Amino acid sequence: MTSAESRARQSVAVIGAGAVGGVFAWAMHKAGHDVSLCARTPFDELVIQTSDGEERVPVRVVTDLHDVKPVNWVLLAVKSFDTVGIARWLAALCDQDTTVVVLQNGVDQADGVHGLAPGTTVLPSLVYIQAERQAPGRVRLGYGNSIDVPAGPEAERLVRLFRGSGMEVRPQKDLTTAAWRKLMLNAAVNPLTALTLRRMEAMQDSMILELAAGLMRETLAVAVAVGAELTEADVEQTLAFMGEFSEGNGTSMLYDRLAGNALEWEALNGAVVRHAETHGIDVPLNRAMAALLHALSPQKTTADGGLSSGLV
Ligand SMILES: NC(=O)C1=CN([C@@H]2O[C@H](COP(=O)(O)OP(=O)(O)OC[C@H]3O[C@@H](n4cnc5c(N)ncnc54)[C@H](OP(=O)(O)O)[C@@H]3O)[C@@H](O)[C@H]2O)C=CC1
Ligand SMILES: CC(C)(CO)C(=O)C(=O)O
Repeated sequence: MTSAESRARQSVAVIGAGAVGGVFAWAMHKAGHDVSLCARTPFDELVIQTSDGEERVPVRVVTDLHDVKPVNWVLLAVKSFDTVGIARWLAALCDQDTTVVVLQNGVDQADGVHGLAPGTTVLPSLVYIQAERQAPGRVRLGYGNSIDVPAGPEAERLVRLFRGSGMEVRPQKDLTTAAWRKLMLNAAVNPLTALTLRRMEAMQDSMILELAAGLMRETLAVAVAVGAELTEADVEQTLAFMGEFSEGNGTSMLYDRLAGNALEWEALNGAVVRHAETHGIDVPLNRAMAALLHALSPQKTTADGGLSSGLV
């Protein structure tokens, strides 16, 4: 980033006006940028609810591709199964100077985006917030205010972009380890809340907690095989971190199940199974989660037209 860029108000488009998109559009507005929130379902005004109350956020809500032009930054905040569906937004918003930050769970989140935004820089990220879209344009932020991104010049630009936003950007020298650490959490709490239709209080049930620990240990074995530097201590830390969630907080997958939406299992337990198969590791608990979530999920196809990697 040049010194001129660090002073300038940047143009930022957030694709996906859901929980994460709403919170990040709010953050970008607080940082003083020119924000367009690209939505599928129209609404008049973005409203963010936190423990401090409600804030009306005067960002531009756009539903028509013809109302946008290339921007400095795209923050991509749709569910992973909807990524292919935003190709036309990316074509309208990106040129060779655009950086796309992928705000999605999983370990392969940037992979599908390179082909949709050729010539742009694509940065994966790990989002540490808990947020719920309560209605179109209306988001409740439970907790959290940080994202991890791979260390490097783009991360430094992003740190500057987020100055004043209330959100901390944490450059990671080893994003593989950071991503698998977060996947240990998501491969456990997302399916277990979605399947039990319970919020985080479900984790106080000792049998559910045991299942969560089992899912995490399987994920750890695969993580180590792919080169992540994680150990049993990380499982213990993740279990302890889970204990800090307040009872009212859910997960993005629980909210999708409650809304009758597709479930993001392929990017979570599906990713554990796919990578486990590559390394010849048995992950029966993750396979079971993937099969159950697949069976519950309204049919969604992947980018290549398939439904799964032979899980069912
Ligand atoms: N919620 C959370 O606390 C966290 C979520 N994550 C991850 O962040 C990512 C986003 O999740 P989250 O924000 O919860 O998801 P949401 O379902 O709340 O939001 C996704 C949004 O994308 C919109 N969308 C889908 N397709 C399009 C399209 N073609 N054009 C425009 N908008 C579109 C949806 O529109 P519509 O309103 O029409 O459905 C919806 O508003 C996921 O990968 C999730 O795992 C990570 C950390 C925390
Ligand atoms: C579990 C949680 C809230 C952690 O940030 C998450 O990633 C999700 O809901 O998908």
